[in-house]
Amino acid sequence: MSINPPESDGGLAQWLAARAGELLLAVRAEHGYADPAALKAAGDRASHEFLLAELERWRPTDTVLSEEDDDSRRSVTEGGGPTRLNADRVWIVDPLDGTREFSEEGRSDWAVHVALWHRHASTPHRLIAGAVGLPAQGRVLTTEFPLRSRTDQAGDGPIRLAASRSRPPAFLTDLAEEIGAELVPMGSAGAKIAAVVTGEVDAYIHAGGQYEWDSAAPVAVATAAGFHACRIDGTALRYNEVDPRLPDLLVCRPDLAAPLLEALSRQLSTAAAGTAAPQTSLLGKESR
Ligand SMILES: Nc1ncnc2c1ncn2[C@@H]1O[C@H](COP(=O)(O)O)[C@@H](OP(=O)(O)O)[C@H]1O
Ligand SMILES: [Mg+2]
Repeated sequence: MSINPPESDGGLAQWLAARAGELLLAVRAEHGYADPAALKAAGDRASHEFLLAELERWRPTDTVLSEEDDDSRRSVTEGGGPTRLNADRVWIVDPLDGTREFSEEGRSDWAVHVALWHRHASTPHRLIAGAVGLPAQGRVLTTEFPLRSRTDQAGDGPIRLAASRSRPPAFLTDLAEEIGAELVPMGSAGAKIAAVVTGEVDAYIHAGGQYEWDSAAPVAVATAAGFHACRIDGTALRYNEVDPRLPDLLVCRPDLAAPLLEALSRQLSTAAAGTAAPQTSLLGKESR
């Protein structure tokens, strides 16, 4: 890996995600897995400090919104983030997505997210560049070289639906049953969206809580590759908003967007009527 990053924003995102990934692999090797809390804290800190220092060095006039910033979870009304709301260019980064999986030996479903939001971009999400590093899988997905979405990625079997291992939406089991889909529990929003892009699964549905940094970079990569990404009610995903909470999303092959949104609409009506099943963890139900 070269000492200096490429000049383009997409190239910088890719370089940052790859370099932060190398750091995280080194942290894992150095700390081992005996103390998961210490390993998570060391990984979060190392990656965050690296990304902040390098963005300051290579893009000194840009603004950064990072999961690890103290005031990042607060909306402006609560006193957080006025700088980013007046900025034209905001890097939205999650230094370590899938922190839980990072601390579990042998797991590769954790990621580094680096995205660039631009006020004058023409898309509703306004993400103009991004990269998702999957260090333990030895790959970085990027908007620089998008993998193209192909409807022939559809297999003969049931739809494969990636879901959070620990906090899947309560309605997902019923939805999967309704459309005959198979749930694939996996950690990290970035790893799940990357699995959609590479065709390992057909879709990812999440609801119940998440922040902008959990999905900005993977959504940039997925939409650059022609995949569909939206809120679970079908509305657009928007970033660098006053409130950084972005609690739900659907990412899928374009041909699955309409049927999945219809199934979601039915499930959300059932949930609103108060007859839905309670949320249960999928931990221990996975095959990987
Ligand atoms: N209900 C919820 N509220 C807040 N954040 C959530 C959430 N469910 C998932 N997330 C966040 O979304 C990311 C992916 O979650 P999951 O692995 O369960 O799919 C994780 O990010 P971090 O690992 O960066 O904290 C997790 O914290
Ligand atoms: Mg995250």
